[in-house]
Amino acid sequence: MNIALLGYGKMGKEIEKIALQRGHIIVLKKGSQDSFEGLSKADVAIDFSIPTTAIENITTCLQQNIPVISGTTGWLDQYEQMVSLCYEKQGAFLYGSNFSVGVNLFFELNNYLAKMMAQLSEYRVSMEEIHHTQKLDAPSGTAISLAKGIIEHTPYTGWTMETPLSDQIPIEAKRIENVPGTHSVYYRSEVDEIEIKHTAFSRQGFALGAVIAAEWIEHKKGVFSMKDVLSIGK
Ligand SMILES: NC(=O)C1=CN([C@@H]2O[C@H](COP(=O)(O)OP(=O)(O)OC[C@H]3O[C@@H](n4cnc5c(N)ncnc54)[C@H](OP(=O)(O)O)[C@@H]3O)[C@@H](O)[C@H]2O)C=CC1
Ligand SMILES: O=C(O)C1=N[C@H](C(=O)O)C[C@H](O)C1
Repeated sequence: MNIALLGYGKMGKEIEKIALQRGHIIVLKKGSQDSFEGLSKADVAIDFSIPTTAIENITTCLQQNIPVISGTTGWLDQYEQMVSLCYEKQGAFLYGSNFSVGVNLFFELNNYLAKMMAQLSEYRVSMEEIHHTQKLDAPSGTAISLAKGIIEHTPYTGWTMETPLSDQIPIEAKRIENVPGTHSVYYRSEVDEIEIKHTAFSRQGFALGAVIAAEWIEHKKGVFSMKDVLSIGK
């Protein structure tokens, strides 16, 4: 399969390694100074760039009828626009805040726990995410996905990084050198605390998941998520 890498930073380079190991060909490695030359040869494009660029990358792919997966975080206020464009162009588009198999299992665990905690008003939820110091967005896309899972299944109505109202989930974002990504969800009462936690040891899991998603989407049409790729929770 011919793959275009839109974004050739920490993730782009990790994805390249795994894609080559799995027998794929990289036809474009696009950084901020590069054009889209080569994109037309791609069977699939993988966007891991920066929040302000993801929209341009996804739009260009959909307009050229190239299936596109995006792992870039921090641009989700425009997600619905990309979904509409995908349907209009009858293309293929998949966004994932986190492509690792472990985190996608963790999303399901988070939903299951939230359902159990929904009626237990003596417990208050909070979240923490820790990432490397180069990360541009906060909270992480994964933390936002976890918060959405909790909101869907409990009386909480939103999340905040400030002092929370009673129906808001507080999220603390810490930035520590070289941390690939750690997410914790806590339910605390007067007498005890339940904690679930996912720790990435490297970027390898994110990159492998992205290549698996690219292989999966190649001949499909529609808007998808990692749940479709991994058939988790279905
Ligand atoms: N969903 C997931 O599983 C994961 C998501 N992420 C997300 O992926 C994104 C990238 O992360 P990471 O690789 O660590 O970041 P990096 O900062 O290492 O890389 C970002 C890359 O984007 C490039 N870029 C900037 N502008 C453009 C442009 N106009 N067109 C194409 N590329 C451009 C930069 O190019 P240049 O070098 O020229 O400046 C750079 O190579 C982030 O949003 C991060 O949150 C990260 C890990 C996992
Ligand atoms: O920027 C990162 O590095 C990561 N970003 C994603 C996010 O925002 O959730 C996924 C992962 O945690 C690493």
